Amino acid sequence: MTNHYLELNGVSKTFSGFKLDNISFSLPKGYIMGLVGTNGAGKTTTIQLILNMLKMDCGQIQIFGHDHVKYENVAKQYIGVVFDHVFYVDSWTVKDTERAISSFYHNWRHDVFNEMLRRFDLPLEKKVGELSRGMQMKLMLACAMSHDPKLLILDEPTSGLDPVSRDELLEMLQEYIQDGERSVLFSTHITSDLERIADYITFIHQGQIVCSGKMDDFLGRFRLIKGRHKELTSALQERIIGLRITDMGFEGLIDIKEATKYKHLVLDAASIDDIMIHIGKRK
Ligand SMILES: Nc1ncnc2c1ncn2[C@@H]1O[C@H](COP(=O)(O)OP(=O)(O)OP(=O)(O)O)[C@@H](O)[C@H]1O
Repeated sequence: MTNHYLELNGVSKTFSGFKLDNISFSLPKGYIMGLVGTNGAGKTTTIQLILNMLKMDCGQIQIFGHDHVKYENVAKQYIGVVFDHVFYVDSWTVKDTERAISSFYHNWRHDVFNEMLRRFDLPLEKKVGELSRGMQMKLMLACAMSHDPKLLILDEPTSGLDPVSRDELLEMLQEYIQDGERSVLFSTHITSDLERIADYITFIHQGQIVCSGKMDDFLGRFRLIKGRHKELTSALQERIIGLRITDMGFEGLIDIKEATKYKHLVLDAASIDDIMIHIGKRK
């Protein structure tokens, strides 16, 4: 099998008022990639295109080295998916849900499912409609991980989870990729989760890729620069991304290559949020 579990090349999709434009990135096996971007950036659309729930206008998507449409039925056996909303039948119990979902997979692991229920404290006899939102997310995660998938695609899986369950999930994901044979694509707005577990990051802004690559390279690419009003020269102003001027002074993002010229100013490490906020202000 290929070393890249997921590869997108020049993928585009147009809706009225929105274009996902020329998206390319790849996810190597054995790693976790975070997919970030503000509301409406195109993350869910990208995931739906990967899963062939939407048809792209142009481009190529390969899953496990094969065309994602031609290989769809085989690929589904090796992919676990979680969306930010539950699509199971409300009147089913957790047990019924397992029975129904497991019938689609050759590789279903009842022991893994039970272990997930135990870790997440989910009762077997409770109906889906009676579960809280967080508990429904946990049930989806248990179903997504119980057929031994090679690739997990998670669209905001931590939305609705309390901090303890989020922590548990992050730990599970780290355990899941430990043997180097599995990968995770994980869209979220909780970027601190990604700083903790993601090796790669893809940042989409207004339908376009801002950058995609190793997390350390992404975080190392910029610095947060701060200073007093009189220190903001016009040359510096031109170099700052997402300049914010307050009563106290100014703040913005600067490319690491430019930052060395401004060592006399405050240069701090930028978080994923800092980068997203300032690039978002650039428009
Ligand atoms: N089926 C559709 N028909 C028309 N427009 C759509 C459709 N699906 C998504 N869009 C539009 O595409 C854009 C991107 O939406 P998408 O759900 O991919 O964003 P997102 O990054 O996942 O956002 P969020 O963080 O809010 O979940 C939005 O403007 C949305 O209204």
